[in-house]
Amino acid sequence: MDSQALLHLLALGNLVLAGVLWCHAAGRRGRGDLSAVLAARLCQGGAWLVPAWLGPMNDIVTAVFFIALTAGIAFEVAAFRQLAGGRIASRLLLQVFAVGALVVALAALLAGSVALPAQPGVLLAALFIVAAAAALGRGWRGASLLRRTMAAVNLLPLLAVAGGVIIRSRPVQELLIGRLDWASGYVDGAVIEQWALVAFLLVLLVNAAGTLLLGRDGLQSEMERLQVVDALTDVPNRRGFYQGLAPWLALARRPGQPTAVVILNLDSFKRVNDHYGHGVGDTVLKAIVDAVRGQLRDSDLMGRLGGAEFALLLPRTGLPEAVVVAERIRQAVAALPVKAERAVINLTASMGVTTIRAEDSTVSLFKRADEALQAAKLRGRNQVVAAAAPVLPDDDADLDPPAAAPTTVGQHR
Ligand SMILES: Nc1nc2c(ncn2[C@@H]2O[C@H](COP(=O)(O)OP(=O)(O)OP(=O)(O)O)[C@@H](O)[C@H]2O)c(=O)[nH]1
Repeated sequence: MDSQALLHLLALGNLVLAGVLWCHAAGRRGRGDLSAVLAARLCQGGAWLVPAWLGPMNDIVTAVFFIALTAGIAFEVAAFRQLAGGRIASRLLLQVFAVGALVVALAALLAGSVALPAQPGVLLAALFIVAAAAALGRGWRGASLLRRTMAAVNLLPLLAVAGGVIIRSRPVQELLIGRLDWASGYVDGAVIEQWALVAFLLVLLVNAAGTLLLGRDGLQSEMERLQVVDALTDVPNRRGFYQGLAPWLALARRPGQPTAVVILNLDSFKRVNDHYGHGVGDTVLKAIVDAVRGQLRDSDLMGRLGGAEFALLLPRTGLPEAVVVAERIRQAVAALPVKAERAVINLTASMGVTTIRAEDSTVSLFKRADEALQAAKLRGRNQVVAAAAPVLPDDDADLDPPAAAPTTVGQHR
């Protein structure tokens, strides 16, 4: 296949893919996810059309080709970073692209030969190809085989172009003449150029299929994550918290260090929603979760049971220590001014504290913690209440006398 046919294929392939993506995105709400890929295909398709239609290029056309091609690869970098779970860093990409495009355009204006705009053009495109491969290879060890393969394939055009430059260099040509005549059919400059176009075609195919597969993988892992994580506050949801709690319930059947559980409920949270709207309510919830997490150890677990109710798991913590932690959290929440659009909101929290007992199920554990929480609410809110100690057999009664009712530990109005 000659170069002209390859150029047409590249242009057509990119534009057809852009059309398919556009049809897929039209009328869907999640179009934002596809817009970078769509822009990448459009720019690259447009870029390949230039040499395909115009044939031998002059300086200005060479510059337009490289700028459009690099813009396409830059959009691809953004799409790959998104797929690999990174931030898009669009400002940096834009700055590098703008400076590079300016240099290419200036070179085109000053050019006495096509080579002048082509040199910075190749460099700019090469820089973005490396950035695309790096975006795909992000977190190499943890990256899937598909992402690693895509990263390697994306470097192929660069290798082909670099190979062409090396082979056309005088020392290599001198070395080849007379010695490796059999290889001249393969290492001729025009042939290398064709290989570079074939490499771009390969990249187009691999990226088109790979992007769709990676997008599907990303969606699937996000759905799996949302089964156990609360989307608003990013802490485990009820299901996720129960999963984290399960091994500690099992461990409680063996003698050893105790594990505490705290249920925290924000006081009169409904009023925040009613006065300021759900958006502000959400902001308050997130700020309070951050504040509470700041008071916990790395080994502790916080989960959202629903609405304004949260649970804390404090491994290797007895009741008195858990009450101290809860009291510290109560004070931190009460002292936290949450800045919303129209107001600074101060909230308080009530908490019920207990430890896991050998005979506990999830139901009995939460029932006890919830009773302590309700006692805190009844006693005026903004309080920490510890659940009553277990009733011990008569022999042990004098060692640890049971409390008749939940014990108020902190009371602050
Ligand atoms: N903004 C926001 N509000 C929520 C969300 N989930 C539940 N809510 C609201 O949170 C409020 C929870 O109120 P409750 O815990 O029942 O009662 P409260 O007003 O906090 O009063 P007490 O618990 O008795 O102190 C309700 O108004 C829910 O509509 C959410 O994700 N975001």
